Amino acid sequence: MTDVVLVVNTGSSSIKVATYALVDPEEPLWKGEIDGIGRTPTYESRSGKAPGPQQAVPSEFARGHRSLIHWLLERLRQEQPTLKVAAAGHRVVHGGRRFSAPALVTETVLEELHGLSALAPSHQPHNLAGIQAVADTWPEIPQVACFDTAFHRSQPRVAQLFALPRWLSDEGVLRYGFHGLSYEYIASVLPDYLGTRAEGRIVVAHLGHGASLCALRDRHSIATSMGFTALDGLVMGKRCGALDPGVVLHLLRDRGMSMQQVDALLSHESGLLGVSGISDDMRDLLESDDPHAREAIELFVYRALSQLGALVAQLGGLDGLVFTAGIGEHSPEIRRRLVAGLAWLGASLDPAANAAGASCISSPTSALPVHVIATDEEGVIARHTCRLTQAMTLS
Ligand SMILES: Nc1ncnc2c1ncn2[C@@H]1O[C@H](COP(=O)(O)OP(=O)(O)O)[C@@H](O)[C@H]1O
Ligand SMILES: CC(=O)OP(=O)(O)O
Ligand SMILES: [Mg+2]
Repeated sequence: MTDVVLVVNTGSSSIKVATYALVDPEEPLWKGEIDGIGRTPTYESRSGKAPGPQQAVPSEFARGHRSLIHWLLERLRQEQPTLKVAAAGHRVVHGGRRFSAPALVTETVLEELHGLSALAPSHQPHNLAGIQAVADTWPEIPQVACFDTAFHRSQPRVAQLFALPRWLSDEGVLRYGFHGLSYEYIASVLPDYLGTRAEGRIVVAHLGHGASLCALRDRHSIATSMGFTALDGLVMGKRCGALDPGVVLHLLRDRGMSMQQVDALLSHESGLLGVSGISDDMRDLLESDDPHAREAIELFVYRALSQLGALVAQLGGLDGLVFTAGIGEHSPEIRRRLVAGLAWLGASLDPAANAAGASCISSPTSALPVHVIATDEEGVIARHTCRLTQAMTLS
């Protein structure tokens, strides 16, 4: 039996589960992933480097994140019967003001995290369901919560403030930012791609089903596009991104919509899905000739460029751009359009490198290096979990 750390990363459209050796959590021993949640979920696993075949998830488990997590844990037990799960680490989207670093899960911690569920309703309940599912299956093992918000907690205060009355900021109505585990990973490997330039002014574009931008200086987050919740910022699969709050008031006051209806509209019926009327998945829109699909993509790119410009202004220039996550890693067309919009910064693309998904996709004459880096939230969680659980056994 090999002692392993189990990692659970629940996103809005995917659940990724992975195992790592407890002593040297560098490469995963096994990975299982469900993609396309909310549409037709498919499952793929890999042991070592070779991916296994894709398969549909049995329909009785495809109802939602909770049953899918249970199904994934069962797949792990069947596919890797000789592994002994000794600890588990979880992505938890919202850590509020209190959690600026990973934390061992205790009853009190869990209670606090449940209290933040209203601020991340499309994620936090699923993240906590993962913790519960692991506790039900392996009741004795320590569990660690790793937060999407933690990486941004060191931002300057002005970047975290809304222009709201002070008492609200004092109570924690702040811009928290998300996708921090992904940004933490990218920041950790940046020198491998950019050398000493990595310490300069970098924007990372995490473009997945949920999407955000992060401005890094000295590999620390100084500003990001998401705010109090993961609704803010870029156009996303189903989320509206930045919105005049007057629209919310209009829907409630003049349209007579209920709170729940407005919540559903902004979180599940907007974004690429709402504008296209076709799909929340960028792949479907890129394949479509429908003018509404084209407009949704145009808006995605337009908003991303506007917000990128704002981050470049805060950084006072740009020394490098990184694309990551589902769209960022896999869509040459979206990368092409975004880099074309940065010609004013001297950015130009190497079309062949971009089409091939090379790690450096800028042309040799580009003033701005542009890279594609596959993110590794699971690896970050595994290493935090090993460190914290080992510290616990030593103390
Ligand atoms: N080849 C591709 N071209 C365009 N978009 C893609 C491609 N592959 C994946 N995507 C997009 O990536 C999204 C999923 O991103 P991912 O980061 O894996 O998910 P999550 O945000 O749930 O963690 C999908 O919704 C899809 O729009
Ligand atoms: C915070 C967030 O938007 O996460 P995801 O991209 O997994 O939906
Ligand atoms: Mg994700």
